[in-house]
Amino acid sequence: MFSSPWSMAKGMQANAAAHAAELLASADIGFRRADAAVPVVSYTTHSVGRNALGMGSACPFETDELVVAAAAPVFTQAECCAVVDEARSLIAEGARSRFTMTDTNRDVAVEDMPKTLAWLNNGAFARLTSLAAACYPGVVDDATDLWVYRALVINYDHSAQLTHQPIHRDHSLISCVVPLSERREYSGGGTFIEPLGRAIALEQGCALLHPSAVRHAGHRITAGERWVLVLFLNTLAREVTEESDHEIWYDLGTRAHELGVPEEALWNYERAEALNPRDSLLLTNMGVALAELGQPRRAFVAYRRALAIDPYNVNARLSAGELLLKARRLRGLEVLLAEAPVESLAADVGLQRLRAKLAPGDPHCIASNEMRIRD
Ligand SMILES: O=C(O)CCC(=O)C(=O)O
Ligand SMILES: [Fe+2]
Repeated sequence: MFSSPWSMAKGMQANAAAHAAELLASADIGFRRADAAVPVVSYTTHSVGRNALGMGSACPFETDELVVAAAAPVFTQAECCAVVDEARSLIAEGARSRFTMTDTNRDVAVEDMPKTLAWLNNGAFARLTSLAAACYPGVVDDATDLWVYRALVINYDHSAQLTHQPIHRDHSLISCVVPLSERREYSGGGTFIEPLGRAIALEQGCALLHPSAVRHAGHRITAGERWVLVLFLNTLAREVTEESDHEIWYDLGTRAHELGVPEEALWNYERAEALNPRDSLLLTNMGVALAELGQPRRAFVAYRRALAIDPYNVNARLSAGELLLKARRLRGLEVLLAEAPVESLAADVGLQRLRAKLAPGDPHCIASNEMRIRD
């Protein structure tokens, strides 16, 4: 049955909303995107055919060389052991992720592993995202675009009959599996890739990347213990180019703002910002909402960011100036006004009024409450 265009549009909006919320949730639970790309290790690829993904015309992958195996370790032995040590002690204390529902292995969420999380955020993640950007150029524009939807450390333990993971697809764009155990610590194992009809078992620290939509499994181990780090990755690129998704949140934000509900406005603005952090007007509105919510410092930062993107943004300059005036930071106000492009200062009475307050002996040092919302 075909859906009507109306319900299709609604569905797309709901998707965009869910996607933006997941991106925020990723940052909330502690994952950071890579700061910059780093050099990548050599790798080999395996062809699986895009039709195996079941993504139809929405498939963003442009070649069939979609399963990628690093030919050298991305993580050192010491790094792998440190991750296993942290996971092992947490699992011994009873920690379990709430993410997978299978009882054929044990796992712990990386967000519950402070040392591993910090290690990933401080450069280890960039090694994986740089590899992904090199392997999937049509999908990942830049190593800094990838974000972690979820990450787990998984333990397969033959003596406890925790030997495998059934065939499945993951709920992300690209999945990344890094064996943390040495190859000699277990028999069998590896990641079974259904369209290849076989499992790929890499050496310790070597990453295996594949589209999350490829059907795959944690292949059965027949002896020993196998630990892996699994990351489910999505990319920003789609959101940033989908200007309409950003506009949806922006419009919902301004509507709430005009109705006098700044908390809700800010909630929506933050979602718009997650999709496009370089919208000067949006940042100004965020500043206004923050100021209304009694957070002048954060408001000031938002105005400053808005001005860094667009120095001609008069509302941002005026609102920032009013905050400075209220806090009696007249030197700061002077700098702010001195930085204004001459034309914008000449054309705006509000800015001129602010400048007049800097005049020596001016008794009026009380800011106006006027803050402008752009619709
Ligand atoms: O153990 C593996 O190699 C695969 C793990 C996996 O597919 C998953 O955790 O989603
Ligand atoms: Fe998986």
